[in-house]
Amino acid sequence: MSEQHSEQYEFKAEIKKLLDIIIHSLYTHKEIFLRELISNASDALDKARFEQSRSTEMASADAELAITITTDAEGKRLTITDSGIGMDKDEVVDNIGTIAHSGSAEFLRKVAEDQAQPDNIIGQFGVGFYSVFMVAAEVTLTSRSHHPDAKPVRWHSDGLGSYTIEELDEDLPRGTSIEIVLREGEEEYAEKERIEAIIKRHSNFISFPIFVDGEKVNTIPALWREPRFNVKKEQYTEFYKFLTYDTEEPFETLHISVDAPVQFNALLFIPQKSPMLFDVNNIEYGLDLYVRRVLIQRENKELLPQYLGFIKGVVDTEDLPLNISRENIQENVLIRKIAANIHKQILDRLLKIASNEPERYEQFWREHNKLFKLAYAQFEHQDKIKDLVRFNSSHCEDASGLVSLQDYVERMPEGQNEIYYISGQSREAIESSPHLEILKRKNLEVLYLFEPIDEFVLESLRAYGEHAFVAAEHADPAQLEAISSDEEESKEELTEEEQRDIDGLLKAMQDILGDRVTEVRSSKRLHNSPACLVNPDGGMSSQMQKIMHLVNKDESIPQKVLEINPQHQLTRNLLHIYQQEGSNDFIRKTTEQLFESALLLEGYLNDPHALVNRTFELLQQSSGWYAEAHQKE
Ligand SMILES: Nc1ncnc2c1ncn2[C@@H]1O[C@H](COP(=O)(O)OP(=O)(O)OP(=O)(O)O)[C@@H](O)[C@H]1O
Repeated sequence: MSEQHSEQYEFKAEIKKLLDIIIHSLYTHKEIFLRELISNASDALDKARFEQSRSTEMASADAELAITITTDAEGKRLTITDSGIGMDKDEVVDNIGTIAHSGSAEFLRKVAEDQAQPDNIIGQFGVGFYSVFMVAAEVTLTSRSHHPDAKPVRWHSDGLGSYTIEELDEDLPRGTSIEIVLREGEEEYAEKERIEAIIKRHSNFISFPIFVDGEKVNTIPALWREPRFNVKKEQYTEFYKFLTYDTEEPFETLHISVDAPVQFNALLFIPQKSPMLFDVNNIEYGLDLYVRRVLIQRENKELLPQYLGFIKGVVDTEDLPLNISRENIQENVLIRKIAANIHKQILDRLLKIASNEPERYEQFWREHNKLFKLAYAQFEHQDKIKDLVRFNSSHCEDASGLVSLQDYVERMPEGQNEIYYISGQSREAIESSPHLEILKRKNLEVLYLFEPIDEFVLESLRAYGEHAFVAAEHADPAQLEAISSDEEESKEELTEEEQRDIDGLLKAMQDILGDRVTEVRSSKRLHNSPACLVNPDGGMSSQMQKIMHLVNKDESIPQKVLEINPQHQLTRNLLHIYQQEGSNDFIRKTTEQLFESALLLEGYLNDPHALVNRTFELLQQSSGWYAEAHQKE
C-alpha cells in the first residue's frame, strides 16, 4: 500500500501523566479497557445511525452498523472494528490527542485532589480510549470518516511519549479499527472466551450487534421496550450499572410505558449516591433520548427539571420524527408532554416512598436534598414538593433529625396557625437565639434551617395548607398570647409609676442610638434575654436580609427595632438609675452595649473593638461598686 510519510507528535503533558498512571497501574480489572473501546464504537455507530436517519450522504452507505472483534491468541493481538462515523486526520488529532472530555479530566483531578489510589478509582471513571494502554504494548488506530471525500488515517503509539499519524492513499470502508498488540502477561485478552465474558459483563446492553470471531455475543434487546413483567430486578440493576458505571444498585427504578396522549417508554433510576456537586447550577444532567431506538441525544435537559438532575435513564418515543434536529427538541410540544409525564411520575413515586417507607425516604433526602431543594424555583407541583421537603426542628433530638411539614402540622397545638422557622449555622447557634424564647415557652415547634437555600424554599412554598411559614423573629406575640403554655409566667408586674418611667427610659435609649435603630420598644417576646433586634413589621427575615446584602456586596447594618425585656433584672436596674438620675453616662454605655451585643448575636457586628473596650470599662466600674458595697458591710 502506498502511504504518505507519517508525522510524529509528542503527547501533551497531561496525557503523558494519564498514560503514566494507566501503564503503571496495578489495577486488577484491566478488562474495562474493552468496555471503553466498545462504548466509543457504539457512540460512533449511534452517530452514523443518526446521520443515516436524516439521509446524509455517507461513505459505505450500506454497511451494517455493527462492532466486529477478532482475536488472535497466537499473535497476541486483538482488533475492535466498527462501522461508525469514523474520523479524518484532524478529528483523530483533536479527539485522540486530548483529554478534555469528562472521564479522564475528572479522573486526573480526583487523583490529584484526593491523593487517592488510582487503582481504586480507575474503574469508576470512563478513562476512555487511553485505558487500552493498561494491556497494550502497541496500538494502531485506523479510521475512515463518513464524509465521502475523506482520506483514511492511521495513528500508532506505544503509549510512552509520542505517537505517529499518517493519511493513507488507499480507500477503506467507513469506520474505525483499533488493533492492539498485547503486553506480556496480558495474553488473556486475545482469547475468544475471555473477550465474550467481558462483553457479557460490561457491554450487554449495547444496541448494536457485537461479533466476536464471527459470532454474535450480545443478545439483550432494549430493556425499556420490554413489558415490565418480563424484566427481572437483576436485569434492571445490570442495565443501570451499564448506563452509569455505578457499582451499587439503584436506589429506585421507574419503568414507564405510556401510549396516550404521547407514546413513550422510559427507564429511570434514582442512584443511591448524589452526584458530586461543585456547583449545583452547572451540573451535567438529563435523560438519553431515543426515537424508535435511535439515540438522538445523550443527557437531554428538556426531559427533566434541573432539581431532579440526579436521575439517570433513557426515554424512547415512536411519536417524534427521526430527523428531528437537536435544536427543535427544545420547542417540541411532544417532548414537553413526555417531560411533564415523567416529572409527575417521579414525584408520585417519591411521595409513595415517603408515606410507605419514611426511613428509606429520609435516606433519599439526605443524599439528594441539595439538588432537590432547587425545586423552590419552579411553581409546578408545589403541593407535592411541600410533602417531600424535610427539615430539622426543635422537635428532633439533635441536628440529624428530620421532620415533614405534615408531621409538624399534626403536632400543632390548638390556637397555633402559623409554621415557625428560624435560620442559623448550627443547632447550637439557633437554640441560643432570643427570637426562640417565646416559642419555646409556648412549647411550639420551630423548623431549624441550616442552609441559605432553605429560606428560599419556604418563601416560595409560602404555606402548608392554610398555615403560612413565618420566621421566628416575625412571630406576633399578641397572637401567641392565645396559646396556653406549660410554664406559668412569673411576671413581676411593674407599678404604674415604673410603667410610666420605663417609657422615658426607652425614649432615652432611643435618643442614644439615634438612627442606628428605627425604634426602641418594650418586648413581649423575651424571657431570659435582656434585648434583641427585630425587623420593622412586614420586613424580610434577617437571614434573607443577609443574603441580599451579600449579593449586593452591601456591608451596611440594616436599621432594626431594638426590643428591651422589661422584666429583666438588668432593665429593672437601669430603670432605678433612670428614676434617680435620668439618662446618664452609665445608661448610655449600657444601651450601646446591649445594642452591639444584639448585633453580634445577629451576625452584623463587623468590628467588635468598641464592644470589648466598653465591656472592660463596665466591668471595672461594676467591680469597683461591688468592692465598695462589700467594704461597707
Ligand atoms: N471508535 C471511534 N469512532 C469514532 N470516534 C472515536 C472512536 N473512539 C474514540 N473516538 C473519538 O475520540 C474521542 C475521545 O475518546 P475517549 O474514549 O478518549 O473519550 P470519550 O469517549 O469522549 O469520553 P468518555 O470516555 O469520558 O466517555 C471521542 O469523543 C470520539 O470523538
